Amino acid sequence: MSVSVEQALELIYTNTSKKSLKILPIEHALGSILAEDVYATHNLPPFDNSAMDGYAVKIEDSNKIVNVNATIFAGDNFNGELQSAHAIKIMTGARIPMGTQTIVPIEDIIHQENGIKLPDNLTMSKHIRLAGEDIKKGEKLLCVGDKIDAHQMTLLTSQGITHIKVYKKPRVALFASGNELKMHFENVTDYQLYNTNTPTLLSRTLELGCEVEFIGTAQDTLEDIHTHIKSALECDFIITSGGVSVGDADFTKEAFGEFGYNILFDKVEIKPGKPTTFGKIGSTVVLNLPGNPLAAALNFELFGRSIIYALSGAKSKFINTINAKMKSKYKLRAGRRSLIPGFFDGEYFTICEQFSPGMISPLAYANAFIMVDESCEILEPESPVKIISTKFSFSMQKPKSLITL
Ligand SMILES: Nc1nc2c(c(=O)[nH]1)N[C@H]1C(S)=C(S)[C@@H](COP(=O)(O)OP(=O)(O)OC[C@H]3O[C@@H](n4cnc5c(N)ncnc54)[C@H](O)[C@@H]3O)O[C@H]1N2
Ligand code: MOO
Repeated sequence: MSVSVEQALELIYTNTSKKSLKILPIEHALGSILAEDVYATHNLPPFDNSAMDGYAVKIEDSNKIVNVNATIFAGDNFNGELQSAHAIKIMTGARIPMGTQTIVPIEDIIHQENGIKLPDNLTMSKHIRLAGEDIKKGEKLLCVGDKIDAHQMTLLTSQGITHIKVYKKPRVALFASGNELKMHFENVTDYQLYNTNTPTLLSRTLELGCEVEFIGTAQDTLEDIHTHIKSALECDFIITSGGVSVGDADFTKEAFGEFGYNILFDKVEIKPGKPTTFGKIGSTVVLNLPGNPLAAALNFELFGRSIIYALSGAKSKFINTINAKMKSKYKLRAGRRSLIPGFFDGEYFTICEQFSPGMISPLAYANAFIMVDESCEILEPESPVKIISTKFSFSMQKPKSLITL
């Protein structure tokens, strides 16, 4: 079944569901996806406090000399009340005393022998941070599907929250197949090469917050691929590379077939990556990427990343693009949707000088790619392109078109 990119993504999202829950101490929750809404249990600030080192005073004392009869530090439990014709010295963050109408910063007063001289232009409630002005008790702080990053940690710790319910991280199993492949810690002879796809996918899936099992490299035999599949089956998501084309040693799909593989698509109208295959064995989703390294890496960014987002429980599970402009003119061969890697500098997108499906050199230079429609024959300088970043990620709650026209 050959499908369009849109159909492939639809099949991925309808057949991939989020995982079960667990409770984590928040120190271990960085990068996890929340499985519960979080409400504020405290006002922030918890009490009215001074935003400046200064003096708590009354408006009626504008332009007067007043006596300073106390000093309050942050953390003090001061219960006195400010009286007219007096000032109380107060430090930033300290709770303001009863009767305070405004705060005068230290640099705005003049020391006199008999007290301090206040400015003549005092206004109500200056430099006072009110209880709850930042966060109100009872307000919803975080939602199911939010990803916990450093600044969500700020919110959680501000409420004294110690444990949260999160979705379990997707467990990914990886292996490649190919008699020509050796691991980077093995010796290669002149008819062999290193397996770069699995280490690439290992790094990328870790970057995307998965727990990853590296199953290794299978020989091009049904028996050895079976052994590797068996070792991978307890994971949520198996990613393979190689052996999905029509060659005499391309056994990947046949090998998965023995385990009741329900193939949902086995060709995509895209270049490179046409033989990309997706399916399920029970509840385990499987993505068979082509062996060609650039084809494998780019198709992982489109389909593999979508699967991981869908498994993760994230609210924003659809890939989003960034609007950029072409740096220079580029001619394409029309006919099939193309994935084209390049470098986005924050404004312009520069296409890699060469990017054949079997190459690896474009990957390290590129930080994004575009998916260009089959009808497009030329991209002019300054023309708009939708880039999909591979070095940082943007995602959204509703799907949208990823195609550059
Ligand atoms: N007659 C046809 N031949 C091919 C077709 C086709 O339609 N008809 N499709 C081509 C396309 S497109 C692709 S992509 C490749 C995909 O083939 P496989 O998925 O079966 O991949 P392999 O044959 O195993 O390997 C292809 C290529 O990539 C190298 N490779 C494989 N795995 C790795 C790895 N883990 N790390 C580094 N390099 C790897 C491998 O050595 C080969 O050079 O088929 C075309 N052929
Ligand atoms: O489309 Mo293949 O996937 O050329 O590399």
